Amino acid sequence: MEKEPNEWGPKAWAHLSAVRAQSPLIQCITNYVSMDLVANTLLSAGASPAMLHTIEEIPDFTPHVRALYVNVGTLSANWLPSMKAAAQLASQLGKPWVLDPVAAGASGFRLNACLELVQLKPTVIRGNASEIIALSRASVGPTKGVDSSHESMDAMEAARCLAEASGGIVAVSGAVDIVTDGRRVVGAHNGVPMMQKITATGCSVTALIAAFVAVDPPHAFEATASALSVYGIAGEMGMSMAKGPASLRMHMIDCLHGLDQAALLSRTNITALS
Ligand SMILES: Nc1ncnc2c1ncn2[C@@H]1O[C@H](COP(=O)(O)OP(=O)(O)O)[C@@H](O)[C@H]1O
Ligand SMILES: Cc1ncsc1CCOP(=O)(O)O
Ligand SMILES: [Mg+2]
Repeated sequence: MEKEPNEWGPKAWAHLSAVRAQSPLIQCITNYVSMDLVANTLLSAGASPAMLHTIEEIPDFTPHVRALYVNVGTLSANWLPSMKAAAQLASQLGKPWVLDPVAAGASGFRLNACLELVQLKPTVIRGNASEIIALSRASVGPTKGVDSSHESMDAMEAARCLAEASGGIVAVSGAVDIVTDGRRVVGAHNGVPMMQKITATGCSVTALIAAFVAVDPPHAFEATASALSVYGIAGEMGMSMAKGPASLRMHMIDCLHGLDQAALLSRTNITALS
């Protein structure tokens, strides 16, 4: 799609600059697979990650964070109460919290857990197309597990419905990253297909969304689109040096850390989709 000059480049730069300047503390209750890449992604963007998930620590720790990130990737029954307690406390304290419903439709247990978390009013939900469709329809179904069997554009209506029902922002990642508040819909057209071949890039971009929303809670829609575009740009720049998924992972972290204003302004590609 042809890129039009618009206000999104400066917005994305303002969000990234604020994360670098403020280094917001982000509590991450995330899956075992993703912990390393999520923490390194947040650090390279300038945020401060902390992987604290024991329920006993939530009353002391969660009040001090700027945002909470909850990811159900390696869900088990004994983690769910921590996720709910932290989400409830974050909401009570007016702090943004972001949900990644990994493999939402893979089992009844996982789907119910995700639906219960949605009841706690996440500021943003980010999933791939299959996850957002499963959550929006509240259906367990044939699934490729953590990977998507749909294109992001197939999930636009599901995303809009979920945003209306939850009262939050919904983002669908893919070739085009879709962001909606139920009314407005934009697409971020950055990124490269090889990003799907690195485990936890989805988890990491959701964490980046939490960091961007942490520095601009009143504009969660804009912060979400900015984070998706910035992560995609790190992927594009990293890809020019990468030999495959393993080196792309390394170069993406470096590129996110070094991303400057000129590169960001020339590459940000976010357009209205409705
Ligand atoms: N075909 C694609 N082209 C460009 N970027 C992509 C493509 N597929 C995924 N991405 C990017 O990869 C990251 C992870 O997205 P995705 O693979 O959809 O998440 P998940 O790992 O949750 O399934 C996102 O930043 C997304 O924009
Ligand atoms: C492979 C896997 N299994 C459970 S969680 C997980 C990581 C998924 O990460 P992402 O959804 O970001 O690809
Ligand atoms: Mg993935």
